[in-house]
Amino acid sequence: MWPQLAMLAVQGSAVWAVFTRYRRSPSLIRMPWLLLGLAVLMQVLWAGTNLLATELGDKSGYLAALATVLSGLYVIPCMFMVTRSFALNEPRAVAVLDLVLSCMVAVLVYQFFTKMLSGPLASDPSSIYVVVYLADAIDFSLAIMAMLRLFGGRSFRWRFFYYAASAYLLVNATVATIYNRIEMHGLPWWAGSLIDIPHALLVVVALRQPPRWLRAYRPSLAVSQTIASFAPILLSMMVVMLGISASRINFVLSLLVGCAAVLFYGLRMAFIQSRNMDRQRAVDLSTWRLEQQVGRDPLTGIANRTTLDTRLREALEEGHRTGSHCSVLMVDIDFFKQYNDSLGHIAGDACLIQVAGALSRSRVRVHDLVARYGGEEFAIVLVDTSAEAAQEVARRLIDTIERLQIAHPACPLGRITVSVGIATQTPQTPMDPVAVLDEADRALYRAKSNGRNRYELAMRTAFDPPAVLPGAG
Ligand SMILES: Nc1nc2c(ncn2[C@@H]2O[C@H](COP(=O)(O)OP(=O)(O)OP(=O)(O)O)[C@@H](O)[C@H]2O)c(=O)[nH]1
Repeated sequence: MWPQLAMLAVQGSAVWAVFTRYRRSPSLIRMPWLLLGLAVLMQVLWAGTNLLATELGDKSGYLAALATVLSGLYVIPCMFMVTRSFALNEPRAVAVLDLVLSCMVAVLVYQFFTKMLSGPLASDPSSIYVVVYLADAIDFSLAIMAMLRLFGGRSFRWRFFYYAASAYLLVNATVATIYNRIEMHGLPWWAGSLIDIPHALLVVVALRQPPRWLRAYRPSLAVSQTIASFAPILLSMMVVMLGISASRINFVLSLLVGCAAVLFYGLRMAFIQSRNMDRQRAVDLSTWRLEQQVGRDPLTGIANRTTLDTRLREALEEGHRTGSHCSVLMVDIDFFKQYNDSLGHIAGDACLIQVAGALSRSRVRVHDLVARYGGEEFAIVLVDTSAEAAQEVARRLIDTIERLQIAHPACPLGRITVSVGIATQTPQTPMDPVAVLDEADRALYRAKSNGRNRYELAMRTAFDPPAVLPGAG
């Protein structure tokens, strides 16, 4: 009895060491330590139940059954901690599916062990070998998965956890393999102390400073993300593997769990994909909003100089490619300095907003662009528009602004008016944006000199042969 009590004490220390590490860890990494603690606790309870069964003489077989249940329960936290991706943004449903799959592993292990070790199959001498091999396969699979996670740990704390878990699981698997082989031929007196080794090791690993190589080792982001995304499939694989192993015992159950494993994995991916799509949509929307803000003038809300430069270049290139005209109107509020001086800058801002709104509303087509060029000056890009059509637009704009009836005490007309300069790129005279704006600006200057509240064509545009209008000739 004393060796068993000593074993329980060592196992109890391992539980204590793991929970100590759990308390010291930041909240993000606590979950896996808790799972490891629960797994070791199951081992303690399993060993304690076995001890009780030996001491009390378990005639009813309840304690033996409880020990088998506990060995099955041990698998749940183990599977959970080595196969979860522990991603922060993972949907809750995914954690539920993983838990259900881990429970399925435990149920299958329990079913398999009880069926093989009791009832008609128990009399078959090969049954014990099958059980032992399956137990070894499960133990080593857990250890290998933990090692895989160790090499994909995204931060030092995660690597440290998987380092402790893989050390424990690997030594546990090795010890269990040796122990089970010895047990088949009768246990020598020292065999019990083998079981202490993984737990004693866990106490040391969990409480001591981690080795230096663990700090030095840093996997790339791609490696750690790939391993974290890959790990969950191992859970489904384990269920399928156990299902195949149990197919001789219960074919229908094996088939069902195999299908469930594949289905659950598919569902899991669907949940994650849907969450990612939601996030992508949100990112796209905020990018679009940001782009809108960057390209907008904060006072008037219409396009700013940046947008104008881009769109004007595109419109001129498009016009050159398709052999169509492209016109630019430069619109400037008359005597705006006097307006500001007499009514103040706040009234000036309100006037700019009103004029910008009126220009935007009266633009010809959706492809056209109204932008604030700077100060009280606006630029309008009219795609596929000849000089004649641009003059018509200019006439209409001047009329529209006049009809706004914005009172201007320091202006001869008594209300706000605008002057317009027009420049046009024809198919015969391709121009760059700077040249078009410069020509439109010169034309605007002439409109101002010739009395304001009017438009003028750029010299080059005026002397170009008139474009053939539809229906003309
Ligand atoms: N309120 C306000 N005023 C502005 C803004 N941007 C430029 N201005 C003013 O617009 C005025 C432009 O004056 P000028 O360039 O002399 O032109 P103008 O008085 O309109 O004279 P003409 O163009 O020759 O008819 C200046 O007084 C600027 O301070 C703005 O965002 N808000």
